[in-house]
Amino acid sequence: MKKVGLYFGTFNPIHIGHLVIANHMVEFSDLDEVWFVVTPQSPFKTKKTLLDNHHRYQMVAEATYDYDKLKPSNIEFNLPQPNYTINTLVYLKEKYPTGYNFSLIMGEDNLKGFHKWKNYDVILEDYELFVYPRVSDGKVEQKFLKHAKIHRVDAPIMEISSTFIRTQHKKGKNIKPLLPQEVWKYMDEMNFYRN
Ligand SMILES: Nc1ncnc2c1ncn2[C@@H]1O[C@H](COP(=O)(O)OP(=O)(O)OP(=O)(O)O)[C@@H](O)[C@H]1O
Ligand SMILES: O=C(O)c1ccc[n+]([C@@H]2O[C@H](COP(=O)([O-])O)[C@@H](O)[C@H]2O)c1
Repeated sequence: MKKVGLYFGTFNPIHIGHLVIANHMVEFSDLDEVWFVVTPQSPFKTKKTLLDNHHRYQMVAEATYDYDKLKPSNIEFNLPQPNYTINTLVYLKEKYPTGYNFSLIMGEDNLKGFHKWKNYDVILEDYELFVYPRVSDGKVEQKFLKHAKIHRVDAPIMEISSTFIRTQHKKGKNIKPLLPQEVWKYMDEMNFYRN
């Protein structure tokens, strides 16, 4: 049975914060692989400044190329939008009926809003959640604090966001160290996020 941690995100673009977390999860938990699930449209986000799915996927593929245990996933590309995670999990169960055990990876920031996710209680019945620390406002709901399915993993805190990268790049700042080298090259050659 292969244990796969699903790391959902828009990855617009993927940055070293994402990569550090995913690598930490796969090295310091019993997960065999982490899949970066590139989300076409997150339910709580607007589509403004969002690159095409295939470009975001390509950057994830470039970033994870050298890491055997980290994989890009385009599983949500043909699912209805906005992409509710429960629908993707149901679809994954149909596509991989045996041999795989899926769990979710999320930052503490997302756990704080988890009670607003579609069918979050159903998700918690069937899946484990691996939660890493992330600085953010708000509080984790009491019911999630000592939940048997929610596991805290002490991953490093790296306060970088894709929004910061996009805005600063547009202003002409050098954000190169915040991106895996191949991602920077791709983004620069394609002239992304310039205007
Ligand atoms: N620096 C970081 N450290 C840890 N987790 C992160 C970091 N940046 C983003 N994440 C988390 O990774 C997941 C996917 O990231 P996503 O691309 O959606 O977020 P983001 O980088 O915050 O993007 P944006 O700034 O465009 O909203 C989300 O759950 C998000 O909370
Ligand atoms: O299923 C939901 O209701 C739901 C609500 C908010 C976010 N998500 C998922 O969580 C991922 C991270 O969300 P975000 O908005 O922080 O980029 C995103 O890729 C979605 O797949 C899912």
